[in-house]
Amino acid sequence: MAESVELPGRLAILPFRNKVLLPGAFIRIRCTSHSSVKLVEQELWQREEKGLIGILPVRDAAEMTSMDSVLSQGVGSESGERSSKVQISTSDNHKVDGKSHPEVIHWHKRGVAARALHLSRGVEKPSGRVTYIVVLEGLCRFNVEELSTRGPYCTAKISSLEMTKAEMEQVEQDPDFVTLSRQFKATAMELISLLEQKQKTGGRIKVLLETLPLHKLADIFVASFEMSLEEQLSMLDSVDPKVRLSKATELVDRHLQSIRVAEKITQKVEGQLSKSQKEFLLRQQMRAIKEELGDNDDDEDDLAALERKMQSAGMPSNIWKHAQRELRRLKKMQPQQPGYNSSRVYLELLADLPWQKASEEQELDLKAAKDRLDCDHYGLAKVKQRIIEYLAVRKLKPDARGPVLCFVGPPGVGKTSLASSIAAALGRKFVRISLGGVKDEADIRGHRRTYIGSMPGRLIDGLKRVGVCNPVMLLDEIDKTGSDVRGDPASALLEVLDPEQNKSFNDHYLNVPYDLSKVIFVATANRVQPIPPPLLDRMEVIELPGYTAEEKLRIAMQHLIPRVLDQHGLNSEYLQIPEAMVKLVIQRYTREAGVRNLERNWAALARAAAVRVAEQDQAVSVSKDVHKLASPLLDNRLAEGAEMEMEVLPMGVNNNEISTAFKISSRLVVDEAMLEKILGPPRFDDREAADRVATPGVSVGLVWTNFGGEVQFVEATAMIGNGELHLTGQLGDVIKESAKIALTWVRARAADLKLAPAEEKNVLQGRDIHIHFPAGAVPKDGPSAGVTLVTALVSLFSQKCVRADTAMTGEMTLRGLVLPVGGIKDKILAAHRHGIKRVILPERNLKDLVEVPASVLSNLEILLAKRMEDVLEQAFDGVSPWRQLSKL
Ligand SMILES: Nc1ncnc2c1ncn2[C@@H]1O[C@H](COP(=O)(O)OP(=O)(O)OP(=O)(O)O)[C@@H](O)[C@H]1O
Repeated sequence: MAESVELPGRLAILPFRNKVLLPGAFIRIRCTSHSSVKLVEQELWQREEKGLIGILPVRDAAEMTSMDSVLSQGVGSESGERSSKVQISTSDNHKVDGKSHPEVIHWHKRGVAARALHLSRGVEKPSGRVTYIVVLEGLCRFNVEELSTRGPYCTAKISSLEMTKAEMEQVEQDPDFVTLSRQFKATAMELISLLEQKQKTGGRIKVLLETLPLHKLADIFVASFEMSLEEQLSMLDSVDPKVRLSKATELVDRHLQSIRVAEKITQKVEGQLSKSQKEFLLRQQMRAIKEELGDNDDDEDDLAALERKMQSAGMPSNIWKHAQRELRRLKKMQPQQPGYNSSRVYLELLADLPWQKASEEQELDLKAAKDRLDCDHYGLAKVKQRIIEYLAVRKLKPDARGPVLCFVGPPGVGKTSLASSIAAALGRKFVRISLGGVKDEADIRGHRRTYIGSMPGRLIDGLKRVGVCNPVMLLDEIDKTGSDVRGDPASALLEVLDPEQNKSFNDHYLNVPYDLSKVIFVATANRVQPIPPPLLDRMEVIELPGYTAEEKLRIAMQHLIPRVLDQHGLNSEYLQIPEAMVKLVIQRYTREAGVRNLERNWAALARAAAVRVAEQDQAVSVSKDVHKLASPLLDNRLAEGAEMEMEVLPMGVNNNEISTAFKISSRLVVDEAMLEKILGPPRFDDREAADRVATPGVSVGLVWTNFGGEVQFVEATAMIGNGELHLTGQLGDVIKESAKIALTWVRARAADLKLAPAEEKNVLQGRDIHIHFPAGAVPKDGPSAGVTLVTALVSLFSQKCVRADTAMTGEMTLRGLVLPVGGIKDKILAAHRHGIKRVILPERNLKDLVEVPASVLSNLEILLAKRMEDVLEQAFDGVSPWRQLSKL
């Protein structure tokens, strides 16, 4: 609490528009005007010691009452006790609260010296304007002797109005003061007990009542009440402790009365509420009795409502006839009869489906669509170009039967969000139908109504949800549909995607044709291969490969971080994530082709920051408890703050609490230690490959999975046995065959490669070979591991380690030819992510390198192999015994 302070002769003055700060109260001011920013900068920010400033109330002319006597400009000394207002015409460049006031404004002659408890500086975007948030504590009253508005901000010659200790002791012995103190204490205690009963707080105020001098407490206590400006000013002007106590008693008493009145009103309202609750219960009982008696009035009402809904659904005439038939049947049924409910649910669906209702397609503005795509997604130039072409065709021929776009790529590369951007660009609604794991044809076409629990298919359900007949419908994960005894969903999708057939799509549940031709379909898939060829034939595949580290950095900085902060109610004022930390997270915490995990990591950081901010908020709200206790109306009053966003903090809060509470405005800057604390120890480092291939028999392959390109280690080991080959790691048939081919090739070349003792010539003599593909839980298949398998075996038999910085991919024939493979771009991106420096590729994959970003290629050495010997030559360090072979 404010101890006695020695005031300087002159103070910088911060005008406080139509508000008053009393000693012992706290305010939080956001300074945005030129003069207040200058004042804070020069008087508080640039000083090392805690600065003092004067807070002086100012009022517009309109606020003045006839009681106010106004003095002439600049000086108020001759006013004495007669008046406490200083009138200044601010015709110079001086501004108050950020507004220039050509009219007369009135400065109060008394103010309160305040000490800054906390300061924070911010820069507004995009204007670059500097603003400050200052937390001030009111200390003591002063009198303005002379006010100067020259300079960037006001200053005033002042004199303190604080009593000396001796003067105060004398006052305290005055019998009038003693009586007044008792009265104040009694009224205050009454108020506290009343509030305590309601909110079970107030203990802290009680303690204050016992410990603080009452004349000081009078200020603090009333600071939390709803008071008119006149009352606040009169409190400020009450220099005499007796006058102050008497006014404070009056205010506390008035507050007490207003709470009592409010309580009475609440009780009355509660009484009325219980009456209406009774009525509600009565109505419920009446309804139950009616039902018992078979009185169906309500059902008839409901059916009439359903009929009206069906009429306004805009069904085509043939469907309307069908619906009417069904409704007639329903009307003849009793609600308890079997089939009543299902028939009703069916009619509800017919009434809810958007038969005619469509989003009004705006005039397509290609430039705006391009801007939208650019704004939502970084990079992806080719994909965006293709989307713009697609939209351009729609613009010229709105009813064109364009191809169905199918975005194919690893998870988290933006397939879904691109589709939703297309919808936004077209001004249509967007609905996503997830097809992952759909194995039953009924999921697409619905169940026949004869089945119990029958439902419409996902498409009709999606249309009902979206409520328009022309949405952009995303068929998500179209590659994950399977087929079993329950039918083939892919064949149902054939009908959906065929513009000739989807005009009258037949959902088994609906049992009437529905026109899907106005729907724009977009599909997504992780891989093309599992999509049945006839379905693939109806779509145009647009590939979205994974992102490079540089692209991820840009996406994170420009899109993910701002979005995640926003989702968590934060902004860069609270949490700052420097670029270096973003790079670190990309390298050490994520190794994915897309950016989904990256987004998750930012979300984890944002959550941690949100907890911190919320905890601090709680500190403020704990303090506010006390405040609210005394003034339930306070929040409204604060909301009225004009240019200055002001918040008066409660009484009885100590300085530490206040500083803690306002550390919110000091932002959290993410550093390495914070990353480790929140995200855990780094998950990846570039030494992984080096550690894994440190022993002979291990090679580094590049494979293509559902998640994009991946680095795949292949381990081979030998043991005593009978020449058998063991394979583990959830391998498919193709990869198993590749392993057999690899072993055969190595055995055939064992002598040339000097892999077996000359006399034996058989590498398998007396031993078994075991080849394992780690990450044993993940199924693997495909021929592209051929060269990696041979390299691992040669390394095992020659007892030479493979180079740790080299990864490879390629199919190998039995004769040692290296054949081209797919997914080159993704594989190279994966190698780059893992810190690999050299990549061995089949020579015929050279053409695929054009797709790889130059920034990645410049960091990698690409080695092309025609035959297996070329691969071996590059894969091992030092003198290569295989060089001559390749020349053979
Ligand atoms: N180029 C990009 N620019 C900005 N944000 C992106 C970009 N690519 C992906 N994102 C963001 O990454 C997140 C994941 O994207 P999205 O859900 O579209 O991935 P997806 O490819 O559909 O994945 P899945 O195959 O798992 O459905 C989204 O928040 C998306 O906005």
